Amino acid sequence: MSQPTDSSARPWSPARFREAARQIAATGQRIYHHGWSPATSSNYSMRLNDRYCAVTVSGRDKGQLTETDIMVVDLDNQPASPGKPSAETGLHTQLYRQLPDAGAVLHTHSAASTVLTMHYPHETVWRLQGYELLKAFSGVTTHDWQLDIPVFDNTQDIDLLARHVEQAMADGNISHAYLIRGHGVYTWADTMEACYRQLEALEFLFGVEVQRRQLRS
Ligand SMILES: CSCCC(=O)C(=O)COP(=O)(O)O
Ligand SMILES: [Zn+2]
Repeated sequence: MSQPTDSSARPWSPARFREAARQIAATGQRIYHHGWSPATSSNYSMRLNDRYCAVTVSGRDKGQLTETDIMVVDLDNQPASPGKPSAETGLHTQLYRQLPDAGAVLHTHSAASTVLTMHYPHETVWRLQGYELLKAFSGVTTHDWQLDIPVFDNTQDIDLLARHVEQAMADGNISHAYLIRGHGVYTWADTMEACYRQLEALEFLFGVEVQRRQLRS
């Protein structure tokens, strides 16, 4: 489909974009104030329809995030509104292409996810098991469950990383979230509310894992 020249005939709903931008900016403020998005790090997005999503503009201070810091890209990573999209847009669009039910994606750079993935360089899967808080994840109804979170090595080649994630997902090795070593976490859900709940649970449980390892040593 070619890009329309008439701004009143965009291939996404302007009302849906405005609501997505509102939710992304508000959620970004919450995330920043937890300390999970230092120094302009992190990016956030919401699906607009089967071909477009709203995503944060690259390099913005996430503590000052407003609706003007959100733009539209198509699911092949091409900008569809003014601005330079997040450098990691390809990791968001990979999820929207592969998971038709994904409606929101959040990526953060917390201390806990960085410590876990750097301090244990040989761990390629992080297992969260037995926690009541696992019920914060979509579809989980009991603490008696395990969430295996793959850890991918970091790279500046986002297309390559997206292909690795795609393959792991096709092999059935990823649900709800993945980590990137020395970098951060990605999580997704059908709504921004569910996605934020998962992120908060992940960040809490990563912190718990760090503390438990300290107690053991
Ligand atoms: C200063 S953080 C390095 C880039 C990064 O990992 C990130 O999450 C933010 O990149 P963006 O282009 O989305 O601002
Ligand atoms: Zn990042």
